[in-house]
Amino acid sequence: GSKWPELKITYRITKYPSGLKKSKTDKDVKKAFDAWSEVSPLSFVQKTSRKQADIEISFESGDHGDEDPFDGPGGILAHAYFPADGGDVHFDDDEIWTVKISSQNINLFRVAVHEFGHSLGLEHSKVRGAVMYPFYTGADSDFQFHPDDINGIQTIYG
Ligand SMILES: CC(C)C[C@H](C(=O)NO)C(=O)N[C@@H](CC(N)=O)C(=O)NCc1cccc(N)c1
Ligand SMILES: [Ca+2]
Ligand SMILES: [Zn+2]
Repeated sequence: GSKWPELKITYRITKYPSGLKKSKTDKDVKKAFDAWSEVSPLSFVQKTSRKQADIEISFESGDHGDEDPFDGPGGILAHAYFPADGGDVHFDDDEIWTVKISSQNINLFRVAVHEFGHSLGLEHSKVRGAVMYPFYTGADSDFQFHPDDINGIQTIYG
């Protein structure tokens, strides 16, 4: 629920994953924001300064200071807050994050696209195959939004 009042949104990665290179993390996070830019009037800028950003992203383990502690490897992979609640995104640092198309490990881009959907105001979708479907179904080489995702973001931001 809720939406961002401006179309230019800033983000900052405040804590990086323990098992993935910073450069690879920056790249997949940017790719996930770029995917949403392609299907909406939104644009995203990474803040590297210590200055506050709209969407703050961090990789956390277990109890990390909000009411939703993570659960170790598997299970919950990440969670995100809706715009009205700040829009921040936490990834579970106990997952094995990868930028590869892997069956074993968790593809950062695919999860980030899903989480950023929440940060932009989208709820879970009932449509299997939609990015906003509640369950991670692995990553394939050619990523595509489902019409349900596109309808969702365009309903909010036009
Ligand atoms: C109740 C929520 C905190 C669950 C949490 C989620 O939906 N976060 O957005 C989550 O991590 N769900 C897992 C469920 C699971 N373990 O299969 C998930 O994969 N969600 C992220 C995700 C990533 C990529 C694609 C899709 N469809 C879903
Ligand atoms: Ca987990
Ligand atoms: Zn979700």
